[in-house]
Amino acid sequence: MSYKSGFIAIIGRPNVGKSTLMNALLKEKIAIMSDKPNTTRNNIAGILTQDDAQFVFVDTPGIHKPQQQLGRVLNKNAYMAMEDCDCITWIVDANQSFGKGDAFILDRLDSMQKKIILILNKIDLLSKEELMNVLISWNQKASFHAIIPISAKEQDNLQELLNVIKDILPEGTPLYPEEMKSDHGEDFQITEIIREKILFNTKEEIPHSVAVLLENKDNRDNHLYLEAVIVVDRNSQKGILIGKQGSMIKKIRLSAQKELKDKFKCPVTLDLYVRVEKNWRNKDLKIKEFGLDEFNDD
Ligand SMILES: Nc1nc2c(ncn2[C@@H]2O[C@H](COP(=O)(O)OP(=O)(O)OP(=O)(O)O)[C@@H](O)[C@H]2O)c(=O)[nH]1
Repeated sequence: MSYKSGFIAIIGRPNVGKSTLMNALLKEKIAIMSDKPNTTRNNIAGILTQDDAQFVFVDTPGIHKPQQQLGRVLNKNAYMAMEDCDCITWIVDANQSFGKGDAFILDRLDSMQKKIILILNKIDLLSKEELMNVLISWNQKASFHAIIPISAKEQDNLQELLNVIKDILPEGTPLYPEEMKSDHGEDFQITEIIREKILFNTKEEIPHSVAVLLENKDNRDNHLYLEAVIVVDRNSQKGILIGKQGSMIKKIRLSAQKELKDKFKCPVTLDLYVRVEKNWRNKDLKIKEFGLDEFNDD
């Protein structure tokens, strides 16, 4: 049997479950998840190696109509990932009807000569009959290479999805070492865990305006000491993040610290600071400094 390997872009509107799917496929937490749109900012490659194939998944920031410079960079990252890959998986929420956002993506996909697999996610929330109607309706929208209904959360039908992807991938050797699961380093994973705890604990006004920078990392006698700065763009957000008598920042710090301790299997001391950088989302230099511009080449 020949070996297959290649890049698979996971695209879709915000909040459809792209990160949940990737984490389920890789059986490990690679991308952070939350119920707030646009959690994913970087193109995270998750790597799944099997006996006869290697799948390199590129998770893309949710595609949406850009409103600010950061939004435009996020969209661009998603398009670059689509152009460079061997196969595109477009994931939609099977519970939502076809909308303007989908038409926007479909239009973009039409111009690319790529095989597209449509993934209907969250089918755990649908009856068999409802699912059948959704399948029929999507089938009429475009000629997809395949339409695969799944539940990323319940890990339902994921093997079938992998089989269909494998069929499309070109023959070749592994692209990354077998034991590698992500091309992102430890520092990135640390800041993502902290960002996840911020998103989880705060309300609507925080998510889009937060960046986390790791300022210090020191391992002494198998004890990890970490210092990170949370950057927001308004004083009011700093207040929310710190909370009454520091209660919010403490909550974020302790939950991140616990997860980091489990991840690195050693004691961890995490210090967090909050800094205000007015309007950073509209400044190219800042977006670069915070590592959100990977594929922004203009
Ligand atoms: N019921 C159900 N919920 C799901 C499923 N997959 C994802 N979710 C939920 O949908 C929400 C969004 O999931 P994410 O994986 O963060 O979505 P995303 O597409 O990566 O979001 P962005 O990073 O904003 O682009 C979370 O609350 C998930 O738990 C599923 O199969 N069934």
